[in-house]
Amino acid sequence: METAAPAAVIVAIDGPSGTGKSSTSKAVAAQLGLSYLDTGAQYRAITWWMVNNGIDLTDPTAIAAVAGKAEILSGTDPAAPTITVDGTDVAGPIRTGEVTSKVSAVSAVPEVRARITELQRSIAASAAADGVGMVVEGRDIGTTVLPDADLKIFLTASPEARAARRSGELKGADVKATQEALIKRDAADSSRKTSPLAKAGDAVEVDTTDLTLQQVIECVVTLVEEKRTSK
Ligand SMILES: Nc1ncnc2c1ncn2[C@@H]1O[C@H](COP(=O)(O)OP(=O)(O)OP(=O)(O)O)[C@@H](O)[C@H]1O
Ligand SMILES: Nc1ccn([C@H]2C[C@H](O)[C@@H](COP(=O)(O)O)O2)c(=O)n1
Repeated sequence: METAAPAAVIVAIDGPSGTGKSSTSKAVAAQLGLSYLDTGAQYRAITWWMVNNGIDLTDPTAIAAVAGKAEILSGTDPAAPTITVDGTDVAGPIRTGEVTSKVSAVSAVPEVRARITELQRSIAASAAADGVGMVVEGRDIGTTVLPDADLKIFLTASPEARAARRSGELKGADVKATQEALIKRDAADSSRKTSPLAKAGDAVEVDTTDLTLQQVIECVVTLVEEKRTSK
């Protein structure tokens, strides 16, 4: 007798910066054979394009006017996620301090969000239609982009833990300055009018402050497997 393939499952993982969304999402997707979408990388990519094209990022009208210009493509293999803008690999350039400090201003503009949200929904719909399923991580996935996701997870961690993780990653960066920058970005992302960073009412909250990355991954894998079994 043939065993039925597991049903496609769509998982939304949201939370503030440095809570472990990317690391957890990639590992869970790889372990369970799902695709993976980093929606922050898409907002970073459009911000990179705007910086490169000299757009005035203090002017929301100027940002809105060019929101549809760049072609952004996301590769969704969790072992080797990719991001290109008009055919150029921007995986490195989108992680610079300049893009990080400007991405909240760009991603707050409703025309940018409408355009990127449409792109995200179509990528997730393809993964579901192919029977593969996907882990989608960001800030507004459970609330706005995919409100019907099978499972929603909201990761949190203390600002101290998040800053220590980021400083470790940035090799020797000042922890206090890193924490201030992170709090500032979260405040901007949480207070914008259009689909702010927020926990969906039906999301499972996981506080990762005192958990190792491996423990968080195991926790999320268990939640996804339970959801798959009950589908
Ligand atoms: N539970 C954990 N314990 C220790 N370190 C962790 C944990 N989770 C993630 N990290 C580390 O913290 C850093 C930030 O993690 P990650 O990039 O996954 O966070 P994020 O929520 O996606 O951040 P951002 O939204 O800013 O992209 C990485 O170096 C990662 O290895
Ligand atoms: N769904 C999303 C994902 C990301 N953003 C914005 C806000 C973040 O500060 C920025 C970069 O995200 P990161 O790469 O740090 O995860 O992109 C958003 O508004 N909505």
